[in-house]
Amino acid sequence: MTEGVRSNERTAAPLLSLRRVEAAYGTSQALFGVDLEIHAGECVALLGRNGMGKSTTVKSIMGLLRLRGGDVEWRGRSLRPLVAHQIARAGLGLVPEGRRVFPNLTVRENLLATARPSPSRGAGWSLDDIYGMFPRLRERERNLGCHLSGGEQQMLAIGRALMTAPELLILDEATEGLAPLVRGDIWRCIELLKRRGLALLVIDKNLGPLMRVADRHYILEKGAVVWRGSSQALRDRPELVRDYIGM
Ligand SMILES: Nc1ncnc2c1ncn2[C@@H]1O[C@H](COP(=O)(O)OP(=O)(O)OP(=O)(O)O)[C@@H](O)[C@H]1O
Repeated sequence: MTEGVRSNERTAAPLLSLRRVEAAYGTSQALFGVDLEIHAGECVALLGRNGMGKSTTVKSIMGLLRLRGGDVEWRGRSLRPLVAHQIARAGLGLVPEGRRVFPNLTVRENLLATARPSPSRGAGWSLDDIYGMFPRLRERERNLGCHLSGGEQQMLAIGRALMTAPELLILDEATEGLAPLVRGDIWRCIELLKRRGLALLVIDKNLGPLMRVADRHYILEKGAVVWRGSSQALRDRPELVRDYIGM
């Protein structure tokens, strides 16, 4: 069911589209025909309780899990033949759950490790751009990844993903485990990225800020999309939050 999004608002072809995506871990199926679309410049939230398939959807997009069925298309082309690093190079950036910065590289080295020239005008980020967004990273430039606080590691994880010059950035639980003030910094960064025109797919347990920044939401339940719609439509349906999101 789609709510709150008028059909004439979405006439352009989507950047990313998932069509009937199925994925499994061994014999255990986790996704059962997920359909999802993200348009250029759009911020989309993926919601659902623990274990409903959000991270599996991300892994399926990024080529970290082979599709069991269906397809993922980027600018109208199937990503199925590509492996993970080719998908990243095509313009999809991931800030993974758990951050995963290189512990034995400095902040600067972490950022430069993923840097690449921008494939399209406007998508590229320099070290100075990253430091401008996160001044704390400039101060910590020579520190090793393993010596950073959780918040600094998260900023670094976002910076690293941006250095790959993505046109779509996926953030999987980017504010998890962070102090409220640092969480605020991360949300401000997400809003700034949206204003810069980056397409975003955000998974996060903090529904308040998520509803403010996201244009549309998808709710996953047991590996399938049970609802999709705008933030306003979701605000108008508190039972959805109670039944499917549990916040
Ligand atoms: N590596 C794995 N091996 C086997 N099963 C897995 C694996 N990762 C996830 N699953 C299972 O796949 C299903 C979907 O999990 P997934 O991690 O995608 O959920 P999620 O919505 O991201 O939840 P969470 O917020 O807990 O990460 C769950 O039943 C989970 O137990």
